[in-house]
Amino acid sequence: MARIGVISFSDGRDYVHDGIRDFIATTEDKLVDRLTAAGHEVVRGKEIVATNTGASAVARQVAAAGVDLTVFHYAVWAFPHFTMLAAGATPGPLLLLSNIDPVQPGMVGMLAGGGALDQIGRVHTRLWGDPDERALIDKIGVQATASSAVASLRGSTFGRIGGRPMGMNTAVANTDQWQSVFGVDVEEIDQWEIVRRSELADQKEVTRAREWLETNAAGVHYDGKKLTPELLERQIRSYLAMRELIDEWNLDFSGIKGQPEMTQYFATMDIVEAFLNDPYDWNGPKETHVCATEADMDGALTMQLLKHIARTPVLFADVRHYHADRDIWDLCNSGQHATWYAARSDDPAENLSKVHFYPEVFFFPAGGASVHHLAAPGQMTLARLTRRGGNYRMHLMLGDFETYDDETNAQLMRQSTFEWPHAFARLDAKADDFLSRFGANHIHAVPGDHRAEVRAACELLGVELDEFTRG
Ligand SMILES: C[C@H](O)[C@@H](O)[C@@H](O)C(=O)CO
Repeated sequence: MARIGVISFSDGRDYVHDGIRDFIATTEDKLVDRLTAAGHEVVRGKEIVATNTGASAVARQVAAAGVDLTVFHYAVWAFPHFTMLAAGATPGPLLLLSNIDPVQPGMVGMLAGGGALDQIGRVHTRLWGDPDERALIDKIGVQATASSAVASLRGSTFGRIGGRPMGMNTAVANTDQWQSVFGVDVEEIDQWEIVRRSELADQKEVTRAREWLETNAAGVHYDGKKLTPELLERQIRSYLAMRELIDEWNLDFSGIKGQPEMTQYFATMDIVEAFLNDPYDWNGPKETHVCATEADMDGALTMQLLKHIARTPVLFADVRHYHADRDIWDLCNSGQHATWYAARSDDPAENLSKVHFYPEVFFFPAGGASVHHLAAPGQMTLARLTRRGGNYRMHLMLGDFETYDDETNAQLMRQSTFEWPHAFARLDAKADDFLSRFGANHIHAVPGDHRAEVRAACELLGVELDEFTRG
């Protein structure tokens, strides 16, 4: 849940303010109470704003508490220049909220304040209603979550391990644009660092990790060639190397090039990417670390935003195949999905009991394990940042992951690459529309309907929305 500032505005005539102070305080009490009950932390202005100096001082006090979103609250007619002064002292996102009680002209106060902000180009959102309506409190929560997700990007660092894979332009972004639009810095690290550090990994932990995978997975299918205990250990060592790089370089999220150098001459990075994206490893629960296959920068950025909105692991997948007869898509990555998606359980054993580690397929001569499973069913939000003519746009849609009987699942998975992970997605998008417009080979997903938060985040970022729907 988010940290929300609340500042109430009043009339600048002292004799009017004296008469309405209690009314404002009562409505503010109710708003704060309902936001707190919804799980948010609320930072209240130290006084109701009724003077110019008060406007700046109260806004500075609320901003200093590090709020995700500041609600300007209009229960009465309020002098609009107080709004302007307070906005000037509020660096974060603003939401103007008016009550709908006809006893006092709060709506007029909000429109006058909002109009003044429009005149100076200060972006804000507006809401109106009674805090007793759950829908209103939820809408404020959506804005606060989006604000906090956008704020979490600013000042963060993406670790780009290796460069553009296999000529994939959609995996490479402009670092100046990342800094100016999203506030994200990029640390370039050579893949050699994974190789070098993997050799130094602690053998005790490597053995323990391999045994944990062997014990908990549905199967580790050693074949003596492409998947041996030594190759699996090399992948585990690579995971430990990445953890060191993340700690040493303070990386918030990352991507690994993988192909072709690692996949031809060392090992695939599938174990690494799966368990970085997972909320656990053999050492127990941990924070997820978004890591994109093929060092896909805009993919990783989409995932990092989704992570902060949904607070779950995020799926990374190729848009691999459209089963036209069933109207479903096989979202299948070239080796890994976070294992959490197999059952979406808090218990790793439950997820891993549905995961098979298979020898890598012919694309990847160096071998290692691919992480095979089928994503559990449920409603998903699917999204992807892409660029058109140099400008960012966010593709966004709802979908349902589906599963069928075992025989059908296997038959469908065998049509693409069985050994890789799959998600059968019924998208709320017409296939023709999707294939004509979607600007990348990778797509990302989180459970539930988070479109409202993604829309709000795009608004804050100034990123164009490109929504798909059949409707
Ligand atoms: C087969 C290739 O090597 C895969 O990596 C390719 O299908 C992709 O994943 C492209 O994103």
